[in-house]
Amino acid sequence: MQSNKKVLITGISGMLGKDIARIIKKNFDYEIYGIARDKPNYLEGLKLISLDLTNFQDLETVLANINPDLIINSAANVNIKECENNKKAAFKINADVPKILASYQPSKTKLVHISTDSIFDGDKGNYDEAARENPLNNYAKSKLAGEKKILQQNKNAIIARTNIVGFHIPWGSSLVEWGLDSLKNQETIYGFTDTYFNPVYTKQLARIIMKLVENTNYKGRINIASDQFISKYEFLVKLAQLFDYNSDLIEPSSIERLYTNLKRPKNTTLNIDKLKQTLDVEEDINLDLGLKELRDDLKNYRKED
Ligand SMILES: NC(=O)C1=CN([C@@H]2O[C@H](COP(=O)(O)OP(=O)(O)OC[C@H]3O[C@@H](n4cnc5c(N)ncnc54)[C@H](OP(=O)(O)O)[C@@H]3O)[C@@H](O)[C@H]2O)C=CC1
Ligand SMILES: Cc1cn([C@H]2C[C@H](O)[C@@H](COP(=O)(O)OP(=O)(O)O[C@H]3O[C@@H](C)C(=O)[C@@H](O)[C@H]3O)O2)c(=O)[nH]c1=O
Repeated sequence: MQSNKKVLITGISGMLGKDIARIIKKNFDYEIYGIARDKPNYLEGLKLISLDLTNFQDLETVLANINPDLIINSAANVNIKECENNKKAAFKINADVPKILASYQPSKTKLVHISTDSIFDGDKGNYDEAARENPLNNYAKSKLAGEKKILQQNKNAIIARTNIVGFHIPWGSSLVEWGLDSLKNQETIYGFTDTYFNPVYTKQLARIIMKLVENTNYKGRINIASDQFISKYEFLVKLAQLFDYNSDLIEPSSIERLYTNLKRPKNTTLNIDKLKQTLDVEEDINLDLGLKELRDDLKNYRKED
């Protein structure tokens, strides 16, 4: 049977976009449209649009043609070095594209924009939705600009601030992918003991976003992260234990050992009280459950490979 509602997911080929599509296909009744420049083929029934989002006119045409009930903007340039080297390009995809998406607003259309914990300087941590932002690098500056442009255009949009862990299809180079590859190859790696976050597995985030959209009228910024504030060193040790790799390969280290010209925030932990007050999300904010799900998904993916 044809679904009545349509969702348009940007960044459909990305680490998060693929899981948003999978969760919606599994649990919700939407026709799923996805935009990316590459054409991923991991999900049957997906309607793919090959488009560079920074071609604004084409994007506006696509929006008008599809007329989605829900837009989830998961596209971004997350490469911190690239964003430093080409500020203009970073702002185009991370700030101007969100503005175009936000200006498409028939009354039925909901918009969810994915943002990041990187918009904070990381001096204090435990940031709530009202905390003062102070982005340290161009990636973070462009993401904060994206948030602002969205809210200027569309007061009903949801801005999901998060820090995700997951993997790509095909395999990529996220923190988890880098960590697992290094450990598998028995390489010694530095684990940052002075950098803190509370990451959430991409599928957990996807489920929380859909609960917010389907069960609430939430508007504005919301932190969506897990219940554990941990250092990146502790996270890598957890990963090694979960996958039975030798955690002695992870050498405790300060982030300055790798990044001498420090432009990365140290403690970007997000306060999730508001999320807990808004929804029942106990399982989806549980990092250990999320990592077990990630491990199982990875096993299945490798079987399929
Ligand atoms: N990864 C992380 O650690 C974190 C990510 N986030 C946020 O989560 C969101 C998803 O990130 P993640 O899934 O990791 O990112 P990925 O790099 O895995 O995916 C990014 C997606 O954006 C698409 N994209 C980029 N530029 C363009 C463009 N010009 N036109 C069309 N599509 C484009 C890519 O498609 P293609 O290249 O195929 O065109 C890809 O599908 C982002 O908003 C990011 O800021 C927040 C916190 C942490
Ligand atoms: C965490 C860590 C990373 N590294 C190296 C390898 C790793 O791929 C690289 C970058 O690490 P991270 O991915 O943690 O750092 P970073 O790129 O700063 O991660 C950020 O990404 C962007 C997209 C976001 O939005 C943020 O939320 C944030 O998670 O640094 C280490 O050598 N040791 C470590 O303990």
